[in-house]
Amino acid sequence: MCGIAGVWNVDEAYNVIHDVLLTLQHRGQQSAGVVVNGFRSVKGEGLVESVLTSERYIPGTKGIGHVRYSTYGSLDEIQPITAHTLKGRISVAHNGNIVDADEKRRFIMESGGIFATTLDTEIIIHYFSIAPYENPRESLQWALSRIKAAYSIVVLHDTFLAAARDSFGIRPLFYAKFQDGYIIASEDVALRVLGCEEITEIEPGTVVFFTDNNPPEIVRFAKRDDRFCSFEFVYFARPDSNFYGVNVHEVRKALGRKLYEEHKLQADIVVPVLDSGFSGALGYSQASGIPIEYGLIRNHYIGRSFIMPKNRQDIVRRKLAALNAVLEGKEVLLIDDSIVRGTTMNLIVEMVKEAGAKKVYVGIHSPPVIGPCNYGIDTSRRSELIASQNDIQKLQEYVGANKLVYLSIEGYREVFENCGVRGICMGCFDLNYPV
Ligand SMILES: O=P(O)(O)OC[C@H]1O[C@H](OP(=O)(O)OP(=O)(O)O)[C@H](O)[C@@H]1O
Ligand SMILES: NC(=O)CC[C@H](N)C(=O)O
Ligand code: SF4
Ligand SMILES: [Mg+2]
Repeated sequence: MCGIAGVWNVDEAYNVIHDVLLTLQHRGQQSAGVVVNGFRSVKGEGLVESVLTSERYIPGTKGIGHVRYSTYGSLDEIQPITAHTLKGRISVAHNGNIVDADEKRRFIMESGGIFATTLDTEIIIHYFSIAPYENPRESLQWALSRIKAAYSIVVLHDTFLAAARDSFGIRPLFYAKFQDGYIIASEDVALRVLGCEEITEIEPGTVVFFTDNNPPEIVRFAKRDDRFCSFEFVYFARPDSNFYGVNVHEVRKALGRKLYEEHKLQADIVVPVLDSGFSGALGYSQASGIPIEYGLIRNHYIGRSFIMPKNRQDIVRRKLAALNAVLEGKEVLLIDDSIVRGTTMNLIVEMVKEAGAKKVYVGIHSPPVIGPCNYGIDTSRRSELIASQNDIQKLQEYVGANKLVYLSIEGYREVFENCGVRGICMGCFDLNYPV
């Protein structure tokens, strides 16, 4: 997913970008980077707090930043990436994944172009550079209209800051006024944390230019065809974020309620698989009347396991611990948002059984993930998705539960419609992809 940030005409840009990226840390834990005016940068592997320290402060009022969860290219490369072109210096931070990146890189190299990184993101810079215009803004618009998906980006140029979303709006992006300037962020929560009030969701297929002495200028470069990633609502985004004006926590609760409507399991307690399983578990508990309990404790010093590039099992083991006093002798219903690779759930079921639970049921408030994602999630191979290889009986045996239930595709779609979210992608569930 990755988190991106931009600031224009704001005091201590470095510190503001730091704060935005800290709120977006859940979108990428591998590396963090900032570029401020003059194109000076601070980058490093690891979390925001360890990379963007106050000792490394660089002055400036304009800049962009990135937290990375890699989907293309090597793990140790860090965004934003910067290049010199005939049209000026340009730096890009990207959330998403360019679906035809292999072909586009080959096309550029065959025409004599060279790449400084292995990232798909660099293609955007090349297209900017080869665009048949001298004007940098027109060149950017041309580049964006030629790259279909998937991207939400912030671009720092000598003369402007730009923020754009592909025509499907697969990944999110927002901006708001701050001091005498503007801030851009992947999720609106990052803007609200800083006290911004009027927040604008950037429309799919548009680019917003921020320049000195002008209000933001919105330019459409492609027809809008909304296919927002529904998995942002299920797992990626923070519960206090909103997309299309709809709150993530409320959608997760509605998914939990719908799961109860479809599968009325009997249990003594509902236990959320923290963190992202919490809201759905609350929805299930409220609909069923089964009390929600704190049966798994989460270590707050360990991040998300799914977006780690390796050692996921070790991370899950260290991250969650069973609370024996709550679980012993109980029939426990575990609720989680999703099962993707299947790293988490069998370990949790084992833990809960060892803690003395009489029976363990598992409810997942999204449908089985059967298809890869090429839009910014690192699940490009179908073989790594446990539900694409096994039927529900086998999955139940694999996770070791007395019963495993998922939300149906129809139920899932209905919840989004009822919540007022239309034009979603659910390709990894129903194999109906936007591109
Ligand atoms: O089937 P898997 O491949 O294990 O992936 C699914 C699990 O990973 C995610 O949790 P994660 O620990 O990443 O983050 P969270 O703390 O936000 O729940 C998600 O919420 C599931 O629990
Ligand atoms: N998850 C993402 O948004 C990744 C962005 C970009 N494709 C990268 O690998 O750096
Ligand atoms: S395929 Fe799944 S994860 Fe990828 S954009 Fe669509 S809904 Fe989101
Ligand atoms: Mg989880």
